[in-house]
Amino acid sequence: MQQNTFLELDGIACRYGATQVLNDIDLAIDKGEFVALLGSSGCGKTTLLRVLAGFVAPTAGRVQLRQKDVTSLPPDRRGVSLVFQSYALWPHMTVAQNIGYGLRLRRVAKAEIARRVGEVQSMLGLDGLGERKPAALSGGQRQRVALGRALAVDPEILLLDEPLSNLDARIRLSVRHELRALQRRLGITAVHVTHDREEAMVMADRIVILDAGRIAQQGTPEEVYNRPASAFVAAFMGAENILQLTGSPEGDRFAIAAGPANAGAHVPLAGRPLGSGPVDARFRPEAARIAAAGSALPEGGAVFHGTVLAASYPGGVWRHTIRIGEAEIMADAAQAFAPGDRVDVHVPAEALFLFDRPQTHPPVAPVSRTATAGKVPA
Ligand SMILES: Nc1ncnc2c1ncn2[C@@H]1O[C@H](COP(=O)(O)OP(=O)(O)OP(=O)(O)O)[C@@H](O)[C@H]1O
Repeated sequence: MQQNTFLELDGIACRYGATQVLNDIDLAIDKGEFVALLGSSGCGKTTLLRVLAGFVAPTAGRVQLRQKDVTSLPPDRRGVSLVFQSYALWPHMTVAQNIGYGLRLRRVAKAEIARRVGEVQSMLGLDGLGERKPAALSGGQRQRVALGRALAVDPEILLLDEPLSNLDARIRLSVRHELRALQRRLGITAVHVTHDREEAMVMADRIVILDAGRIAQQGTPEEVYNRPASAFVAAFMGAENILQLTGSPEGDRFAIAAGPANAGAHVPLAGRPLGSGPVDARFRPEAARIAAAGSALPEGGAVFHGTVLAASYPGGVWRHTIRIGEAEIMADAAQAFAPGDRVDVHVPAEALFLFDRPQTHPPVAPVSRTATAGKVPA
């Protein structure tokens, strides 16, 4: 265990009946850190949060808080507060009563509850709304009340289960910002569950990406975005273009062999354990640069030869669908290329993520998205 570790999960596994939901989860969180648990639906994010809170008992492993084993402590003795996506406010109680609820359960004196509720209302911009019922509040205000109820009890750890997902896009951005500022100011340790990549990127000190109940990668937003450790993480972080290449390691670089649709290239291995043979190359549409076939392109990186199939304007840049060999990729450019244009697509070395092709599920030969459905191969 590291010296300043505040909250630690050690070999956590969890299952519901016969369904294994979490496996081998090791995670150490520092005091005051904001950690986002990111992953697709059903990967076990909420279950992990419930293990932290004490609502679900792990089938293996330990939860430690301040280096003390709390695995079998009930939720109310862990010093944690949980905020849910659904607010879970008491509809018959006023804003002030909802915020003071946890304090009443703890039998705090009335005058102290009133003082604390007033303080929390001011902190969250809810002054003047204390006598309203939740039904008379906007979504953003309700979410702030739910947050206020969690903060009123002065938790050491704030567990947030998609608390912003019910808010409309604009309010979400401002509550996101408020929540992060508040967490920093109060120095609370926060674990935030989300499936929204951008939300995790802008709010968290550290992102933990879960895949089918295991940690696929953890690191700062910049690390997981720019140095994805697996094809899964790369795809999850937006590098959805995929091209199949071959090559072999040469010293600290990987030599990409020239093919019918790509030039030969050398890119830094950057610590990736690649072998010789087929690799999957992944990259983001915005990382690519498109030029008319045969134009001069920047040095370094990889160049793919293709034909534009379609162009659309989602705003800011033109997004192109380009056929490269048998595959189709997306790439952005400041100006539009026309369908049928022959183009070269350049991807800088640092934005080209190479992974050994998985052996367990051999990929089907790439099929054009425009191919006729149901066509039987000859
Ligand atoms: N009480 C339960 N009993 C049985 N299975 C459950 C229970 N709660 C969750 N599961 C299952 O455990 C798996 C993980 O669920 P969990 O809610 O942790 O996922 P999640 O990543 O938070 O998903 P989402 O983003 O959709 O909320 C899912 O397959 C889910 O169906």
